[in-house]
Amino acid sequence: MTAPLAEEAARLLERLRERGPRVHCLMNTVVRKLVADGLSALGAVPSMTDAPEEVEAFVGKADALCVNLGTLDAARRAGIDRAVARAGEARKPWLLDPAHCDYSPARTAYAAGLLARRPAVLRANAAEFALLAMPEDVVAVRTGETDRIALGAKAVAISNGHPLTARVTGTGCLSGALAAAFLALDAPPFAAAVAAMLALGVAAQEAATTARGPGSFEPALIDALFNLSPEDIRREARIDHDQSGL
Ligand SMILES: Nc1ncnc2c1ncn2[C@@H]1O[C@H](COP(=O)(O)OP(=O)(O)OP(=O)(O)O)[C@@H](O)[C@H]1O
Ligand SMILES: Cc1ncsc1CCO
Ligand SMILES: [Mg+2]
Repeated sequence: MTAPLAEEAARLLERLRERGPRVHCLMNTVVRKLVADGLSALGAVPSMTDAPEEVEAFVGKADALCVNLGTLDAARRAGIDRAVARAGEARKPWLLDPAHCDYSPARTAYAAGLLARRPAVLRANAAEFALLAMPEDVVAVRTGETDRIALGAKAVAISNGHPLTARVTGTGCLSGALAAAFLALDAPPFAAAVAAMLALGVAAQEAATTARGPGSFEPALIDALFNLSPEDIRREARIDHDQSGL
C-alpha cells in the first residue's frame, strides 16, 4: 500500500508550513533564484552563501544543507568541504545533487567522494545517477518522467508531474532543495524525498493548467508551490511500489 506514504507526505507539508525550516544551499550560479523562490513559496527559508570563510556559520544557522555541484571552482569546492564537515559535526541532514557529474571525470570523482561522506539523500537525473555507486544507507532519488526513490530494497515510483518541468532549467536542482527542506524537519530521509517529489510533481500539474510554455510555467510553478495543500497531495499522489530497481 502506498496511501500511507502520501498521507505522511501531506503531514510533512503541514509541518513544513508550521515550522518554516531553514535550508542552506550551496547552489550552482545558474538556478539560485528559481531554487530560492521555490523554497520560499513552499514555506521554507533559504540561504545561499558559499564563501568558504562564512559557510560554516550559515550551516550552523540552518536545519539542513543542500549541496549542488552545478558550477564548481576551487573556492566553491573549499566551501562545500567545510559545509559538509560542519553539517556532520552538528548532525544536520544534507543532500547531494551531483549536477553535471556526467560531463567531467573530475566532477564524477568529486561527487563519489562526497557520496562517501554519506548525505542523507542523493538526487540526480538519469545520466548522473548511472555513474555513481549508491551506498546502501543513502536514499537515492532519480528524477525523470517518473521519479524513483530507493533505500536498499525499498523503492517507489512517483508518476506525478508534467513534461514542461523538464523544459525549465533548474527544476531538478529545485527538487533536491525541496527534499532538503523536508529533511530539515527531521523526517526520515525516504519520507522527505517522497514528500518533495510529490510536492513538486503535483504543483507542476497545477502550473501546467495555465502555462503557455516554459516561460509562463516557471512563475505558475512558484504560485502552485505556494498554494499547494496537504489535501492536494492526498488527492493527486500517484505512487507505486517499484520492483524495477534503480
Ligand atoms: N518527461 C518528463 N515528464 C514529467 N516530468 C519530468 C520529465 N522529465 C523530468 N521531469 C521532472 O522535471 C524535474 C527535473 O528533472 P530532471 O531529471 O530533468 O533533472 P535535472 O536534469 O537535474 O534538471 P536541472 O539540471 O535542470 O535542474 C523533476 O521534477 C522531474 O520529475
Ligand atoms: C545549465 C547548468 N550548467 C551548470 S549548472 C546548470 C543548471 C542545472 O542543470
Ligand atoms: Mg541536474
